[in-house]
Amino acid sequence: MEFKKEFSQIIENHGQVMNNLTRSETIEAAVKRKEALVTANGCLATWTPPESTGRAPLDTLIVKRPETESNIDWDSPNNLPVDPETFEMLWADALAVMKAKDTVFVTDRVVGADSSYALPVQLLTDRALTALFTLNMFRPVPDDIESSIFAKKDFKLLVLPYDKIDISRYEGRLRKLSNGKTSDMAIVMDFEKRAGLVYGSAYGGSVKKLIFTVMNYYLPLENILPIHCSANENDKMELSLFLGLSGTGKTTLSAVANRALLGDDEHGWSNNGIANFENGCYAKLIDLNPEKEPEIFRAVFHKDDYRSHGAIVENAMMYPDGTFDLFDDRLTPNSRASYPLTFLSNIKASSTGNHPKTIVFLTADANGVLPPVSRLNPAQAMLWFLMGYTSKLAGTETGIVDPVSTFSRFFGQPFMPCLPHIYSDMLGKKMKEHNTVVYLINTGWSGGPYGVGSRMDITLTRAMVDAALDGKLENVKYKMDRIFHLDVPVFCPGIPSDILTPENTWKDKNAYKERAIKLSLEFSDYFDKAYGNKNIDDDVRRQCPGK
Ligand SMILES: Nc1ncnc2c1ncn2[C@@H]1O[C@H](COP(=O)(O)OP(=O)(O)O)[C@@H](O)[C@H]1O
Ligand SMILES: C=C(OP(=O)(O)O)C(=O)O
Ligand SMILES: [Mn+2]
Repeated sequence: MEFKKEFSQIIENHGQVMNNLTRSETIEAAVKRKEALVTANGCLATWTPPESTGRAPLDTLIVKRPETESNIDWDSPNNLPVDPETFEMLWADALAVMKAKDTVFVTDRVVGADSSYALPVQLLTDRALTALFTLNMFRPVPDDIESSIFAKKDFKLLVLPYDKIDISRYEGRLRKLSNGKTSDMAIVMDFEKRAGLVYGSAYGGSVKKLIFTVMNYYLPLENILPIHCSANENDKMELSLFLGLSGTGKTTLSAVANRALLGDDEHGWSNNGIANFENGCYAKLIDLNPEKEPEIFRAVFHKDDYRSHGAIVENAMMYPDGTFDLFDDRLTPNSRASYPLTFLSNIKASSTGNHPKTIVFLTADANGVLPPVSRLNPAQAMLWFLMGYTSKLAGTETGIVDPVSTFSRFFGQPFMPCLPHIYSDMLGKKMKEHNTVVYLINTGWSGGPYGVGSRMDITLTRAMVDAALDGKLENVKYKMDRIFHLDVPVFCPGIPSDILTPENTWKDKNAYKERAIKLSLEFSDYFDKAYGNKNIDDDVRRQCPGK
């Protein structure tokens, strides 16, 4: 099947193609077609069905083909294969559905702020709101796109957020649900054919994470390291990366007035330095407090004419007068807003910058036992990068209700399809080459686990981040956390010293010790399971808690 040809034929032959409308035309189309409501401040509100309020990892599939399969780690539970024939059927079905729509929307954007590796992405969808999402999240095609290694290798993206797969034809081909039925949703990537399909998921994150995963497959083959991180820089152009799995604080902690933001989720590290992939941010709205997160609040809720606003609010509670209650989680704890970077007060317009001076690994430990800040030497950094520990919080993936401890390598395993050594070798080499300093910051629980203690206050976390980035933790005294093999500062400006040591914050010291040892053994078991036979250097292995 000629995937691209059939896709292009619809664009050429459909009677009603909205081809690259302007941003305000796209906003007006979304409102006119009742895909979204205009809110009191002018942004757009939409609500998706319950199966579409987060990502759907079990329905996210990679087409297994001889040309690409040897680069992919099929041992990873996140890399779920689908056969080429099934994908052909899905693509053909989706195109047939698209053909029958009264109107279709096309956007031509790129992903990647460094033109030398910007990936052109052409979207075809039946939804104006999906088109708007790509205007917010993907970048305009730059004038020098011809210089990109991907200039002639564009990616086609077909998105039908609200249609469902005709499951009668896919029994045995797609996932069986617990009720015995076949899943009617699929998010599929074909790296070889350079085609992606979102069929039946209306979560904006499905679109952006699909494209992120595609970049994470192509870039290492070009010797560029893709990273699941946010990035910002100070006025000396000293750049910091914030790596972390969903909910750990990439978006929150990087959007600050005193550092210019390059991007909030996905960056490439090439010989040129760091470049954001995207054009916008996708921020969580639950409990968003305008005092603690003023930048994000203003970006979404500033007042403007709706035709020039275009921030998209997904699944937040809105009252009939068009105002929101962001503390109401009845719909989902994963309410989101998508907005262009330019809505923030301090951004780096080019979205590109130097090699990172500092890297912060973020974890949200719901056990409440990891120190809130610690410094990692190169072997420790490699170990924590491989382990990618955090607690998955409710919402971002369907099915997560209470926090679950999880190890997700490179703080983004679901989006890193290649064999793991490809990413870890590159990071180790680049960190050494550029003398990058690494800190681990726990944005999770203190004073006890989830349910007993409380989440670290954002203001305190911000003070720890500032201290780390400003070099104020370089010359203080450290002590060793023997359970987790971490160097913990005994002093940090702006922070009461007793919270730097988790044990001090727990009333029941035995309970602390028990929980900490239990988690360290989970680290050790997971290391053996995932990396036992993977020839990891002994000095990295020794840094694993529980070893
Ligand atoms: N100490 C803290 N540091 C960072 N975020 C926190 C903290 N306490 C609570 N939060 C909340 O946790 C969430 C972090 O999510 P976000 O920044 O979107 O993470 P990511 O971008 O890594 O998925 C936000 O909703 C934020 O308000
Ligand atoms: C959009 C997502 O990213 P993050 O939570 O890292 O912002 C997601 O994981 O669905
Ligand atoms: Mn984020």
